[in-house]
Amino acid sequence: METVAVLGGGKIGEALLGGLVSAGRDPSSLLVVEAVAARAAELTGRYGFAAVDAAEAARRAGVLVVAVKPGDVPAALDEVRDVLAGRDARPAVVSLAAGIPTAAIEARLPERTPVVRVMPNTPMLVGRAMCVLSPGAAAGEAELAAAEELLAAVGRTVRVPESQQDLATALSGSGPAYVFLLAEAMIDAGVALGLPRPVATELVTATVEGAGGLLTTPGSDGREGAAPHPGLLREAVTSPGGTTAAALGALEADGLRAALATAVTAARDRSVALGRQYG
Ligand SMILES: NC(=O)C1=CN([C@@H]2O[C@H](COP(=O)(O)OP(=O)(O)OC[C@H]3O[C@@H](n4cnc5c(N)ncnc54)[C@H](OP(=O)(O)O)[C@@H]3O)[C@@H](O)[C@H]2O)C=CC1
Ligand SMILES: O=C(O)[C@@H]1CCC=N1
Repeated sequence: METVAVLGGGKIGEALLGGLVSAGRDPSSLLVVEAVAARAAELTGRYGFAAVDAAEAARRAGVLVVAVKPGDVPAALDEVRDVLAGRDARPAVVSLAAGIPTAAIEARLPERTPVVRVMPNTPMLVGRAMCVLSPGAAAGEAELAAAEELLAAVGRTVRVPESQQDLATALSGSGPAYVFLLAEAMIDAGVALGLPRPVATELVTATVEGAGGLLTTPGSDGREGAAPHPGLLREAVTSPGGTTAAALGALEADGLRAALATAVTAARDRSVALGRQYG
């Protein structure tokens, strides 16, 4: 089994490595390179893979994953470039960094290094990732398929043209945070109206899980075989003259849809700006 080496053992690095271990991957086929020694020790203790330096990761990797903050990408690539240049078979480089174009990564690596840009999300840790992939100039079907196979172990994958990556980042990359904020706000509202916090938390988390299940179960909106439509699922909850209609009216009056559209646009624009700044 080829070695997967991850540069950066932060939140998304852990989500990938921990998700792979949970999916049954042998930790001896995984490596992490982490700048913060205490964090490296925490990860190796928790999951059983080894922490190494960048040069060793570049020597041993079959797939080299870049999971540092966008501003740290240039320095992280500089640390592996010379070792990669000396290898006969170049590993695929899989970048998880928001905003950074494949061309910018390729420019800092030896010529013809296959690069795949991926926007993952943190549900990877529990095998429920959405990973959005785009190949760079030197990545062929083989490298793209290998990246897909690796990431399929921790969730779903989809290919998009690289021009759609900033928007994918705004929807599925950052998206879990929008859902968590919604859950937090619902729990707080329940507590404000008198429910004990543990009860409010259980009600809301089970509701988010159940709604997610309906959204992802074909036919759940009554249309056999079709992908569920959120609007139809929402209508099924909304009894005439009932409680849901009252709540939805209040949400529309407070501009929830517009707020989400503005939020997704802000995230997309930030991804573009990160690419311009650090790419
Ligand atoms: N968190 C998320 O949900 C998602 C994140 N991403 C992308 O993943 C990348 C990482 O994000 P995230 O995990 O949140 O960030 P974190 O800051 O949690 O993790 C990055 C880690 O890498 C360390 N680091 C920095 N430079 C190096 C280096 N040269 N070699 C090894 N380790 C290094 C950092 O140390 P230090 O703290 O000292 O800098 C930090 O511990 C970003 O590019 C982000 O855009 C993509 C999708 C989702
Ligand atoms: O907030 C960020 O920039 C990263 C990218 C997507 C999710 N987290």
